[in-house]
Amino acid sequence: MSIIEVAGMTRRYGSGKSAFEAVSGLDLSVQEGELFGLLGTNGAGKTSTLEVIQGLSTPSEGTVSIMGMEPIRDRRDVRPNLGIMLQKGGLPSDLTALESLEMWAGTCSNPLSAMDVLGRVDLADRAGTRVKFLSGGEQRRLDLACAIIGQPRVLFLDEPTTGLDPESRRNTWTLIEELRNSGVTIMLTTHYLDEAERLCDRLAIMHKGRVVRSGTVAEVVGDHPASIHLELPSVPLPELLSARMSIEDGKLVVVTSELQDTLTELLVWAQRAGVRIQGLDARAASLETVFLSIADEFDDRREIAA
Ligand SMILES: Nc1ncnc2c1ncn2[C@@H]1O[C@H](COP(=O)(O)OP(=O)(O)OP(=O)(O)O)[C@@H](O)[C@H]1O
Repeated sequence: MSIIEVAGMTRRYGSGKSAFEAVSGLDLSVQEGELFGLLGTNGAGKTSTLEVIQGLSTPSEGTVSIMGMEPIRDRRDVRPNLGIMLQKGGLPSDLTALESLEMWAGTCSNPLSAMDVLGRVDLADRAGTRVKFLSGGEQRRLDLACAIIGQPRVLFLDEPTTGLDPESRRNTWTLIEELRNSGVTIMLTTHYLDEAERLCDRLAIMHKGRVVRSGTVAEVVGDHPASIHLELPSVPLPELLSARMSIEDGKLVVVTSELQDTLTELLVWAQRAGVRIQGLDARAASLETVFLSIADEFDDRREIAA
């Protein structure tokens, strides 16, 4: 069952000749209990999309439904079910971590114990520290604590692990997975592709306001060719079946949709020709290679005049 449904959603900023379309005709659906990732280049429109779904801004065109309701019209019924972690938290800097969280809990209808939640984000020992003295990563974890203390049915996490050290990132991933396993629907934006690969049930990659790839990680990566890099051999390479060759930065790059076959052909040729291949690096596609190829593929821009 879809818990979030976005159809033909456009988000424009400004008006007239200076109008800027940050999101263009977006269609998206998130299933209940799913962890859905929204990825994309800087300025792709991820935060703008989340803001419309959360009811923080109005779509210029199209419709958005969350839990079967309209985020702005039905705000009173929608809001208590949402947990929102924005890119930048706005907690009063003079309160302690515990006071901030308790204050936040006071706005929720069914909050968990603030001390328990501080424990879940590994901040129990910082409970008495003023927010302004918390490190950047600790403040990020306090923002996460605020987002989850109300036991939300739908949780929005906008770059939740930015600025966290590797151990804190992993602990946060475990917490996010626990929340998902307990049935919370999670929408996450991130620039860390390893984070998306580890966490997301499904994801959409946005570029310049549009979704350009979507599906499970395996589906998104599956359509993408693999690549083999090697030093230019002393003898010219023969044509390889189902492969394209080019020279990049003085290295030979073979792009293929049949990695195993092409690699076998290459190695058999090298052995027969008595060629020693240097610097061989064969890689199946990853989310990173897909991501990096997107800017090359979709380089149009939309300046609009209303
Ligand atoms: N209030 C605003 N007025 C004008 N333009 C805006 C406004 N908010 C966002 N934009 C523009 O809309 C585009 C999309 O911004 P958005 O913050 O949604 O991108 P994003 O994908 O979240 O980016 P990032 O990964 O950098 O956080 C950007 O080009 C941004 O400059």
